[in-house]
Amino acid sequence: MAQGFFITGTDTEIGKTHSAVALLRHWQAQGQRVLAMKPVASGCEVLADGSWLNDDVARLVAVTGQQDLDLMNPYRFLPPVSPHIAARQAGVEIALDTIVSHYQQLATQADTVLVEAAGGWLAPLAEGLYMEDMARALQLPVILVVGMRLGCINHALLTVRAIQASGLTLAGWVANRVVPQQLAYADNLATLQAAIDAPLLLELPYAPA
Ligand SMILES: Nc1ncnc2c1ncn2[C@@H]1O[C@H](COP(=O)(O)OP(=O)(O)OP(=O)(O)O)[C@@H](O)[C@H]1O
Ligand SMILES: C[C@H](N)[C@H](N)CCCCCC(=O)O
Ligand SMILES: [Mg+2]
Repeated sequence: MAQGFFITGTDTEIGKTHSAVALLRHWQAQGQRVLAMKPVASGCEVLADGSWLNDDVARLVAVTGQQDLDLMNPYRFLPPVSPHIAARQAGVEIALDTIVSHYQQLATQADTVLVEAAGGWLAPLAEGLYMEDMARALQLPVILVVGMRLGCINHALLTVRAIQASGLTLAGWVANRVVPQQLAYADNLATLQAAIDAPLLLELPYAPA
């Protein structure tokens, strides 16, 4: 079975997919077979053949070469809204056991499987069901992406406490520079390193597409 990680972030749109791509490429460069999973994606483009494609899924499979998009992305919704709203509007119930079973299939095919959440740690999947519950169902160590900007210390430490409270292991964190200039960046980084009891895995520069 593969080693797996669950990648979460201090918010939506702070570089979970950007960091996931960097981590997957890093592991590939070490000779590992890597696969990705985006169990729940809201916000899709309608392709010419009528199928729906989420941009995160496209970016992840561009690295891993995965063909079976239904296996890696069992739940997808058109509107870019919170998954619990998108699922309710579509009349779909997100089932954690389906996600776990898809993950287990992927885990037989790779050395490392990286699972990307949608939004942050407590983004809802349904009423009373959160990304946290998905991570707990998968029982995976967590990688936290910190979108480095003013306010990230509070968001990062709240998320670290929530991960610890869930009983899961924080495997490490990524410092992803989402703004061109963060005043006192080095001091912010040092503050986070001192306060987070897990290794800084990667520092990613501001690199607009
Ligand atoms: N280091 C960076 N430098 C410049 N732009 C970045 C950086 N990281 C992320 N971005 C940009 O910010 C946007 C959001 O990044 P990304 O899609 O990786 O976020 P996310 O946390 O995965 O969001 P979601 O919750 O929707 O999955 C993208 O347009 C991406 O190109
Ligand atoms: C559409 C967006 N890019 C993400 N896929 C979903 C973000 C959910 C955030 C929910 C919330 O915390 O308010
Ligand atoms: Mg993403």
